[in-house]
Amino acid sequence: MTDTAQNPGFDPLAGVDENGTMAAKDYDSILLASFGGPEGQDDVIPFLRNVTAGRGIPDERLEEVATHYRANGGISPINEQNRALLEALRTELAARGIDLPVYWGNRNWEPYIPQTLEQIYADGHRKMLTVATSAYSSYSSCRQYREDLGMALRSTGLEGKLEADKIRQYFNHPGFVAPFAEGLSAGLAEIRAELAAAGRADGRLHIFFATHSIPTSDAEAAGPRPVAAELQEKTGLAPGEGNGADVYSAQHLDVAEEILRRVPEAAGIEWSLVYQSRSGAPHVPWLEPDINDAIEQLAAAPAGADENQREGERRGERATHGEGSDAGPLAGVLVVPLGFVSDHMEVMWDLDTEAKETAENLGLAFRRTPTPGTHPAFVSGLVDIVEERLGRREGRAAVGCFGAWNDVCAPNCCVKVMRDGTVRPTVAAFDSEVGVPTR
Ligand SMILES: CC1=C(CCC(=O)O)c2cc3nc(cc4[nH]c(cc5[nH]c(cc1n2)c(C)c5CCC(=O)O)c(CCC(=O)O)c4C)C(CCC(=O)O)=C3C
Ligand SMILES: [Fe+2]
Repeated sequence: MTDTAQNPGFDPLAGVDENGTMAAKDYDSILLASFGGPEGQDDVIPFLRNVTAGRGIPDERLEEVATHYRANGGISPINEQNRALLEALRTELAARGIDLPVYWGNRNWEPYIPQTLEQIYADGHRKMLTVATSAYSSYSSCRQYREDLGMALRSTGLEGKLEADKIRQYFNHPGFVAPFAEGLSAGLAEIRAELAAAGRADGRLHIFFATHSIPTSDAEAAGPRPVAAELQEKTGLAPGEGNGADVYSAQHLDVAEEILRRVPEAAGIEWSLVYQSRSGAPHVPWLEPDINDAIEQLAAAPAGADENQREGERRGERATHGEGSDAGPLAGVLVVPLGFVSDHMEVMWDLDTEAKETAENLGLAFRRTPTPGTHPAFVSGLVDIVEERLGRREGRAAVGCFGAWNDVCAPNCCVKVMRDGTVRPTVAAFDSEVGVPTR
């Protein structure tokens, strides 16, 4: 299983059960791991090069994305949001009498994860637990953070010296879901008031649950394979069509359904899961539909007769759900950004700028509901998970159909083979510390 020869200091999998639940440990430090973003105009291009190194993202896409940052002074909102989250976590930990320092490190911009690990070690810490600002299972949202840690341990020489674990994916933790439910409830009241003021009180609404698109190959590799197989059996579908047959999409559908259960006012309103921020080359398939295409399609189609709807029926209501579509032409859209932890650039630009424009050009009312950010329920939920891992809390809270996700990933979970045919070293997996070709 694990090559402990490379990890002479400890066995990283000690106390892990077959479900990937890790026994409690006396962690001495916490790392808030995030994406990172530019802090000024001069940072924009170097940041984008960091993000896309070796990924085959076309130059035109990079130039396009650079304009989003340029329009905001070259500054990504994500860093301020992470500073706020860092403070909120420290405050909540202190309030619970947990005396653990919280550090911050990013994948793509300063402070970089390797330099933060060096600091953690220099400060005398040896058992670190990572909280990443990413809730779901996929290469970008789970495994890549584990690789960031695996590679940082290698490059800093801290492999076998600093124990680095990571909390489970928390998409279905009540603390992540609650702020979205609250936001949907408020957004619904607002958009209904807006429509009423415009004399369209009975106007038809559609709720778009929006997340980051990923290559369909990443979606197919996401999460433990047995779960994916089960889902395919349940839906009778091939994965990678944005239809819930891949683990990434299925997790989002599960969260969407849980949010709706918590917002009775939304009963009967049609809804769908849509994707945004596609960035690969055109010939590489990514999860669809894109939110802008979905808005245009719904606005153009006569109620109840659009492609999406018929597909939805064929697929057992996987594509479009709800009963509201008989109520005449579409009047407004609500966007719940359930794929994201904070209102960073992908939310500010792709939703608040682009999707809003798409909707308004079609005469539709538009509301985007908040991300968790530093909502007290979210911060408290993250600290609850930290307490689980410290052995200070009974049970592993989870809502929806999956149960609490694993602390330690299955072999090849969310695997990505690099262009040179290797997979990168990771932490927090049954096949951690492996940096050799697999295919
Ligand atoms: C699943 C997912 C999340 C959600 C989970 C999570 O939050 O982790 C996410 C978040 C984010 N994505 C972000 C920014 C970017 N993502 C890019 C590119 C890509 N994202 C991908 C996936 C995801 N990305 C993928 C498969 C690519 C292709 C290249 C690659 O495989 O890496 C690019 C390159 C240019 C472009 O093509 O857009 C940029 C600039 C920011 C920062 C925003 C800010 O600065 O405020 C955040 C939080
Ligand atoms: Fe994973």
